[in-house]
Amino acid sequence: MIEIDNLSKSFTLHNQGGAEIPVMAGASLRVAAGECVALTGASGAGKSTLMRMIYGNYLCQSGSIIVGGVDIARAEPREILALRREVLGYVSQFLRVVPRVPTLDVVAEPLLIVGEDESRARERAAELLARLNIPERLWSLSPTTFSGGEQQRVNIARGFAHDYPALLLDEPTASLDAANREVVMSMIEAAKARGAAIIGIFHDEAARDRLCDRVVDVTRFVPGLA
Ligand SMILES: Nc1ncnc2c1ncn2[C@@H]1O[C@H](COP(=O)(O)OP(=O)(O)OP(=O)(O)O)[C@@H](O)[C@H]1O
Repeated sequence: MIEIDNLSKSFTLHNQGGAEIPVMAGASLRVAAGECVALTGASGAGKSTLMRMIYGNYLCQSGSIIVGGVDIARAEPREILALRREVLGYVSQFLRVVPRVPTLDVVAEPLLIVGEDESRARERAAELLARLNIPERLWSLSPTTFSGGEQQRVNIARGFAHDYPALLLDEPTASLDAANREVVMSMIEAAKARGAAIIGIFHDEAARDRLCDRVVDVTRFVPGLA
């Protein structure tokens, strides 16, 4: 489902004389449907950079990233946007939303975008918010004033609203209490069971051990260290 081959990436620091900083070389990784792979490696090794390349936020210098048959390394912006709507979900660490949009709509939006009927989309959003213990009195409010943990749960509800065939998860259990952490872990297990291919960054080692089939240390993709 996710096939990464021989990927390399360097950053050009335009404000520092155009210095070229190679951060990744020869990165290859395959994730099958129903599999969850954890990216590990010390801080600065390149976990977030790799996730951002897979999501199409960062360009890569060479190599390919094939998700759902599309090579993200070569795709046009509109192809990447279509892939993000239908195939590739991303739960980042922080919720970014348009101010004043009610929480229920924030969660229902990914379903409406793929053409789900409005009442069913709202029903599914309500079900996810209830499951993640967001009190119903908050559903009509914008999540911008919510606590860190509440925002993270809204973010997870939104990221799991549509059944994406591929999912990127950046620290999905960080800043959650034990009960909500358990809910999120069971949602990830259910996503695997329905066949989602998942790549995640999990500093929560117990969650990583329970959820992940494999661990890939990205240090081996750092140029000069291979
Ligand atoms: N936009 C950028 N411009 C220049 N260098 C960058 C940029 N983003 C990341 N880097 C560099 O790329 C390397 C990898 O960073 P990255 O954030 O991917 O590491 P990480 O493994 O996710 O770290 P952490 O666990 O601390 O989040 C670092 O040396 C970092 O300085």
